[in-house]
Amino acid sequence: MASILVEDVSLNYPIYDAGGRSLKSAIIQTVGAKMATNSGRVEVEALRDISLNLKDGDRLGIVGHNGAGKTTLLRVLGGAYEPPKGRVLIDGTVSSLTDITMGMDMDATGRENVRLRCVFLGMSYSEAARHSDEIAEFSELGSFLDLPIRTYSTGMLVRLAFAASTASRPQILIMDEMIGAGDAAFAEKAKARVNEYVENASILVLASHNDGILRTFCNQAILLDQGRITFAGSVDEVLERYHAEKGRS
Ligand SMILES: Nc1ncnc2c1ncn2[C@@H]1O[C@H](COP(=O)(O)OP(=O)(O)OP(=O)(O)O)[C@@H](O)[C@H]1O
Repeated sequence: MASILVEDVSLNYPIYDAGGRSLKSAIIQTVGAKMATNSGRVEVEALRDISLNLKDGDRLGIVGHNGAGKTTLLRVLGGAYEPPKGRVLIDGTVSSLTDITMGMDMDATGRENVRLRCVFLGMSYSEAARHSDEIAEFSELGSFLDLPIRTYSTGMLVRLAFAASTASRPQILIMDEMIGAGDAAFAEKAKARVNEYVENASILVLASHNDGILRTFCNQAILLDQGRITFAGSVDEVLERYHAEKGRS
């Protein structure tokens, strides 16, 4: 049984060089979040009083305009950010498909990075070794796998990171928009792998600007605005509210 419990989570980003009034007002005008000051330091309020309770079978879509806090919430759920306020209790293995190239070692080879990534995703060394052949084959990088990844093009790096990041079978899957991984043929293959990956997960949390993707994969949704959950309901209800509000702004 997998579960996610989020209670009253708030998270601010400090802006260390926002001393000047002009920068402060520029930020206020451009970000989709509220600003705060803490001991004289400017902060962006990325998440405010977020609570969620997800169980097996829940497939949550996160909807919101640019800067609403979607990626920040995914990073909190994926464990990349520890929220300074509130708590997050996660039961089950988690895999995050956001920031898939994060933590890769540019001087290590493709093969070495595959093993590193597998261990980073929670596999033991023997499991990582078992998966690495399949990942290498899926990436179609051939002899490049034995070269340091600093020699790769961006597309090659994404292929490798995608193949490695989707090799495990997590109970909880945290994702943003589908990853555009390489050329058309590889993108088709990647799409099929993502579908299988999503189907196997007990809980999915997916942030997307794409209505079709949200309708296909999710069975409930929340609307984020300036870091707060302003509405929760079925995917159709949340999308209707989101588009109505967008039309008014
Ligand atoms: N490292 C950072 N430092 C300061 N502010 C940040 C940082 N990362 C994000 N923010 C701010 O936090 C707020 C939430 O950002 P976040 O990336 O979570 O939004 P989002 O909903 O994912 O946006 P998008 O749809 O554009 O990807 C925004 O106002 C953004 O400007």
